[in-house]
Amino acid sequence: MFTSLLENVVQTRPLVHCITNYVSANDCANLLLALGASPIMADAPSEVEEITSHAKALVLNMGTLSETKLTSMLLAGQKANQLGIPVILDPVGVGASHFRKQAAHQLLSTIHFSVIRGNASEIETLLTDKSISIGIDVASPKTVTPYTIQGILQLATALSHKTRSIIAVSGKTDLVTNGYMTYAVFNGHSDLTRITGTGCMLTSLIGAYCGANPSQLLEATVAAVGTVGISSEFAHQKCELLQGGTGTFRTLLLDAVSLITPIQLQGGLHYEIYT
Ligand SMILES: Nc1ncnc2c1ncn2[C@@H]1O[C@H](COP(=O)(O)OP(=O)(O)O)[C@@H](O)[C@H]1O
Ligand SMILES: Cc1ncsc1CCOP(=O)(O)O
Ligand SMILES: [Mg+2]
Repeated sequence: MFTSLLENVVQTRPLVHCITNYVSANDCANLLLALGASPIMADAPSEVEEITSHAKALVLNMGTLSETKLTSMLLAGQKANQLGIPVILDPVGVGASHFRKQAAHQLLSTIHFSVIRGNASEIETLLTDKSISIGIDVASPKTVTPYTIQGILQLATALSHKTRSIIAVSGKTDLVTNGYMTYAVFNGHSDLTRITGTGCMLTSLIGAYCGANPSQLLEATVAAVGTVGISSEFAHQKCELLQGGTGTFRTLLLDAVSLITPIQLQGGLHYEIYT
């Protein structure tokens, strides 16, 4: 099943419209190209509706949010909903400020998201409105009680029911749920946490997979999670051989996504299903 999801990306080369942050925008665009999708980053209010109307998926990333970008997200998101194009939210650092929390409320009450992808602290903030992490990373286990898989599953399921969205919670184990059925994906390497933007890159790839597979959004999201996880394992192995550091790993991750085959994705995915 996962083979065809990647084949569909390569065959249809979906245009993915990203309204995103200036930190990881270039990495996201390159990773989308590496997978076989076609990225366009555009955030001017005057053009976003037109660009969304040509796209197969819309990714809204709150990483460097501004009032203008929020206006653009609302315009583009409503256009995508009218046209039935999947919209994916990455609530980067949502607990870091009142502005981000209010913006997330406005986005969630105006737009229906097919998928919301965040780390456990971001997902908890969306559900409870509490500032769990004040940065862009998951809260440190030194400051909060460490998350358990059961705890994360409860948060994700509740948010899924509240928003009618698929929720993808990234971490050592990634959980992807539609509120009733959950995939736990065990792939990945901790090197992913040592470079910035890997969460954003994952969210962009969810856009590509959902754009190419709009009738299989749950499995498309799992395929994106698996692609990043498996690619990071390949990249880590090569990086060790080269005695490389984090800069090398960043490049090798891009290489691995550009080289992963549908068979490697299917064969390398390590997951369980909970119902
Ligand atoms: N401890 C970890 N071990 C292995 N992979 C991880 C770990 N933490 C996060 N990842 C992976 O890193 C990527 C980014 O996830 P995450 O760090 O949670 O997002 P964000 O950067 O938005 O906080 C995901 O593919 C996730 O599976
Ligand atoms: C460092 C930083 N600051 C604002 S957005 C951003 C990148 C966040 O990327 P990710 O959530 O994927 O680590
Ligand atoms: Mg993030």
